Amino acid sequence: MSMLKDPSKKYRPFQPLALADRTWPDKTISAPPIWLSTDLRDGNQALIEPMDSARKMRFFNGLVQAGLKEIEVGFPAASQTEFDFIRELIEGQYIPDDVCIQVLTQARNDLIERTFASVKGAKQAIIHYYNACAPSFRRIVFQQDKAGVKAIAVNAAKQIKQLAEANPETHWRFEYSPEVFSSTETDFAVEVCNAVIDVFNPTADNRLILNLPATIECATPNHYADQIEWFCRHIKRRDSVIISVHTHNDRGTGVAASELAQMAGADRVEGCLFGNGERTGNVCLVTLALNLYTQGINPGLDFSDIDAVRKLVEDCNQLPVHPRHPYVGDLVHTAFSGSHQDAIRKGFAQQKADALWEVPYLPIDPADIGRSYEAVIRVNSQSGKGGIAFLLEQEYGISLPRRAQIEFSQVVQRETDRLGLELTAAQIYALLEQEYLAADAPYRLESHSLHEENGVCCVTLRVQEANLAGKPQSWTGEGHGPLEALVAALPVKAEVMDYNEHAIGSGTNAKAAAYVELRVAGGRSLYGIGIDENLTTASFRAVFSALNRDRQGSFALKKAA
Ligand SMILES: CC(=O)SCCNC(=O)CCNC(=O)[C@H](O)C(C)(C)COP(=O)(O)OP(=O)(O)OC[C@H]1O[C@@H](n2cnc3c(N)ncnc32)[C@H](O)[C@@H]1OP(=O)(O)O
Ligand SMILES: CC(C)C(=O)C(=O)O
Repeated sequence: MSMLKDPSKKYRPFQPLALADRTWPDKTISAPPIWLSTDLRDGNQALIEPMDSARKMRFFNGLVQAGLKEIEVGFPAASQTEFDFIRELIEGQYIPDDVCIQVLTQARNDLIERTFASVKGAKQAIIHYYNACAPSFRRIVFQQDKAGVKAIAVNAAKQIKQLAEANPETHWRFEYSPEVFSSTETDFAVEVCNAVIDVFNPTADNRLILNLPATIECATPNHYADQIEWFCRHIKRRDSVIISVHTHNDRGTGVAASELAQMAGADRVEGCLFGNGERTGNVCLVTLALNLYTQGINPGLDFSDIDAVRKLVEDCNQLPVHPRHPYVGDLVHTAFSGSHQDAIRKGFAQQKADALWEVPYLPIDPADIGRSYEAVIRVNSQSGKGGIAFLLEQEYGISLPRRAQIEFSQVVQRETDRLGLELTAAQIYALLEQEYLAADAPYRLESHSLHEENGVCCVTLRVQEANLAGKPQSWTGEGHGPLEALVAALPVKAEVMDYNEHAIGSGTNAKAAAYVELRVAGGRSLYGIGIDENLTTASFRAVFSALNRDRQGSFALKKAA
């Protein structure tokens, strides 16, 4: 097939590093990395409208509140807005003592000078500089050979070191990024970084940060992990450098790449909240942190009110977070499908407060990130009885017996199919009311009296028949208990197949809910539900509810017929 006929042929496959003795696949992540947020820089440079100072300040404060200790606050040489914001942070003393700001610059003399001017007077700051090292960038952007590109990095390091020495009031830290690291020959990246190390002469107490970006994600994350492990093995003075990773999400595996890179030796991770950033975004720091959390590792970042964090980020970025974004999306703690709802409902019922988390389908307890249980289960045409029962239990304290759940779910299913929409808990309760609690025709129970003598119960009922308006009937019956007497009083032959009751609420406001499964001769079993302050009244209402549904030829009955 010619290249024209098969456009995929115009792409070159990634050439993996040979690393047969890789060790990272057997490692697990057992501690959080050093986190750096680049929301105010890589995130900001990718916005349609970059943030103004006020938005940047709100974002900065939110990052501090979430526990970030290293924050890249901008690219000060890029614009006056960027520069002024950094000045405002420093002059307004808005930076907590335990937070270190970071600023980015290209490896260019004028930009480096402007960058230093922006952070003058800061207690501590990381000067982060970069130049691309990959073959195509050497050829296309710089038109330089390897030596020329290495010289860009080394010369900038020398200038940065000098400017730092000239401004000793700040505790300086330095970061170098061989941009497009993942597409660069790894031995060349090591060569350039070793040359940069020689200039800065870092120590174990003031380590140089070597940030190895997957500027454009170009391969599966295992190859990136190989590159990181190889780099860690070959870089000089490993104890005096911090290996940082900065992954983008072009292939959709930014999170995996950062995680495998940590297994391969990375100490630090750069990224953005909810994965904002150039093109498909930077790696999502929230996902990485909560992935650790669900492995029993405290990430050192606080997302206990994740919706508040999301709101802040959406306001500042003016970009929505996807409803299926891990941990935070509107729909990620929601189960629509019946079997999921059933398992979640059982899981919640069995989950003990002090036990390990084990609710099926929910990798995290929604309460840990400020989400409520009510949002977990929602009902549409994909739902089953479990979800419906869960909502009625949670919102209205109604625990339908199992067979009643099956019966009522058909009523709900008919409605969701008819509407093609989700039903809220209130709408489900309204259906329950309509189908069971308000089933008072043709027979409406007006009142009853009970009399017991020698173990025999006598009941007298005042019943309004729909077709005999204005003339209540009196029905009487006898039995061993009130229910048996009531059934004996009915104008049809019927049998109670199942009976359940429970309290709704507690104390003086408590009510009783009764569920009666009744089989009227010649028909099939149907449930009736009654709710009242008085338990006997509730159970009588339940019998009438079932009787009336039978007489009306209820939906469930019609469907079965
Ligand atoms: C992967 C990343 O996200 S890195 C961060 C990228 N962020 C940004 O670019 C946003 C901020 N940048 C800007 O606002 C501007 O690009 C500025 C202010 C930095 C520079 O603007 P300008 O001076 O107009 O240059 P321009 O943006 O066109 O950059 C191109 C020049 O920089 C050179 N260059 C690019 N990267 C680097 C680098 N890391 N080190 C040295 N030179 C570089 C190019 O070779 C080119 O040089 P040439 O003009 O001699 O051909
Ligand atoms: C400056 C570097 C770290 C960068 O943003 C990238 O390579 O994506």
